[in-house]
Amino acid sequence: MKAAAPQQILTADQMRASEQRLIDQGETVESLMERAGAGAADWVWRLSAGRPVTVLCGSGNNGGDGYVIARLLEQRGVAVSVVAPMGPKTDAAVTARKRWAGTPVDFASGEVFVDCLFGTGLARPLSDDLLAKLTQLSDAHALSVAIDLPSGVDSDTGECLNDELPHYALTVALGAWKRAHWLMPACAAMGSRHLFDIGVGAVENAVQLTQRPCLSAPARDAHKYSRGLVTIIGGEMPGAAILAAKAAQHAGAGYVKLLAPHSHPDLPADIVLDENEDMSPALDDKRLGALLIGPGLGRSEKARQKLRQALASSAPLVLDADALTLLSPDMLGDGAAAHLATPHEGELASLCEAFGISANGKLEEARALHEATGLTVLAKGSDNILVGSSGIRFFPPTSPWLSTAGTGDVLAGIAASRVASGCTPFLAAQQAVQIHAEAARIAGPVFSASDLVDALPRAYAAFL
Ligand SMILES: NC(=O)C1=CN([C@@H]2O[C@H](COP(=O)(O)OP(=O)(O)OC[C@H]3O[C@@H](n4cnc5c(N)ncnc54)[C@H](OP(=O)(O)O)[C@@H]3O)[C@@H](O)[C@H]2O)[C@@H](O)CC1
Ligand SMILES: [K+]
Repeated sequence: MKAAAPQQILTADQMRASEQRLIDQGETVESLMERAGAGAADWVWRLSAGRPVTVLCGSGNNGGDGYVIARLLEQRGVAVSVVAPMGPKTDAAVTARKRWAGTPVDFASGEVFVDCLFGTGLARPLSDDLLAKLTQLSDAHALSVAIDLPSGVDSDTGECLNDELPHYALTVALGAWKRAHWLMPACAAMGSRHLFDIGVGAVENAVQLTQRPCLSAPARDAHKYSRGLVTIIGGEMPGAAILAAKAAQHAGAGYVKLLAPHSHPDLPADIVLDENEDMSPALDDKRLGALLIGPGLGRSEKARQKLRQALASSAPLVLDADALTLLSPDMLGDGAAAHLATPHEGELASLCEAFGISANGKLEEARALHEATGLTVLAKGSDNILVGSSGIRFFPPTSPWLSTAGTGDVLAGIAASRVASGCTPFLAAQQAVQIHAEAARIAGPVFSASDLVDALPRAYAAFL
C-alpha cells in the first residue's frame, strides 16, 4: 500500500474498505479502535484540562471508541461519566465496554461532553429519544466534542438528518477525513476539526482536499503577454465586469482588456477598453490567454449572441453569472474541457435544468454537470466543490464575510487571471478559491468586493 495520504476525503464505504485492508494486513478492529480511541482521548484530554468529562456511547464502533476514551481518560485521573442508551452490539465495542471498568449512568452534567453515539454507521435520523439525550447532554456541558462525526450527520453528503443538532467546539476525524467534514451544512457545527491518522493508506479516486497553492513571481524575462492576457466581455451592467477586471489584474495577469460598448468613470486607466462592436479581432487575438464572460453580461438576446461567439473562439473561457443562465447544450462544442464554469447554487440548479440533469445535492449536481458537459465545474458558495477530469477537490472553509455582492465577480476575475497565466481550469479554480479566501481573511470583517480586490496583492504574496 502507498504511504498515508492525510488530504484524502473518504466516503463511509471507502472508509470501511480501508479498515478491511488494514485488517487483511494483520490489524484487528480492536487494535484500530484502541489506536483511534487513544488519539481521540488525547484531544479530549487537552481540551478538558483535568475537568470532568461525559461520554455518550452508541451501539456501534463509534460507541466502542467512546469506551476506549473513557478508560484512557480515567487512567489519567479524569472524572468520567458514561451514558449508554443502548448496549454495544459489535464485537469490538463489546470488548471495549468490558475493558472499561465503570457503570453507565442515565445522565450527567459537567464540563466536556464527548459524542460517541454514531459515526460513519449512522443509517437514519436519530429517534426523538436519542436526539433529546444528545442535545440535553450537550446543553449540560460547557464544551462538546464529536468523535469522528457529530451524531445525526450523514457522512457522505454533509446533510443534517435531524434539526437542531448540537454545536461542537472540536471534531476529531478518525483514520481519514469524511466528506461531511468539508461540506455544508454539517461542517458549520463541527468547531475546529482535526484528523487522527491510524495508518489508512491512499485510496484510489478519493476526493482530495485541495493543496495550498504555490505561486511564483514572474520570470526575469516576463512581459505582459507572457504573464497572460485576460479579455473580459462586458455587457449591460459595467460595474461587475470592471470588478472582475480589477481582480484579474491583481491576481497576476499581465494585461487585462474589457470589451464594452462605452467607457465608465470607474474604469481604471490601466485596464484597456475595447469599444469595437465587432468582438472578432479581440477574440481572434492569438495572444489571448483567457476569456471571461458573465459578470454584468445581462440576459438579453445580444448577451446570448456574445456568449455564442465567445464559445466559438479557441480561447479557454471562464463562465460565470449571466453566462451560466444563458448557457444551453447547443452552444457547447468539443472545446468544453478547456472551460471553467463557476456557478453558485442557483446557477448550478438552472444549469442542471438546462442540461436535463437530475441529481441530489451540490456535489452530485456538480459531478453530473461535469460529466454531461465536459466543463470543469466550480460549485461555489459557503462550501466549494470542484469537479474536473482530474477528480474532485474540496476546500477549507472560507470567510462568511464573503457573502456580499460582487465577490463572485472577483472570484471569476481571479480564475480567469490564473487560466491566462497558464494554469489548467482545474488548477486555476483551486488557486482562485484560495487566493480569494486569503484576501477575505486579510480584509477581515465587513468588507466590500472592492476591499477584497485591494487585498489581492497581499493574498497573492501569501502563496509566493
Ligand atoms: N473505519 C475504521 O477504520 C475505524 C472506525 N472506527 C469507528 O467506528 C465508527 C463506525 O462504526 P460503525 O460502522 O459500527 O457505525 P456507528 O456509527 O458506530 O453506528 C452503527 C450502529 O448504529 C446503529 N444505527 C445507525 N443509525 C442509527 C440511528 N439513527 N438510530 C439508532 N441506531 C442507529 C446501527 O444499527 P442498525 O440499527 O442500523 O443495524 C449500528 O449498530 C467510525 O465512525 C469510527 O468512530 C474506529 O473505532 C476504528 C477505526
Ligand atoms: K460521534
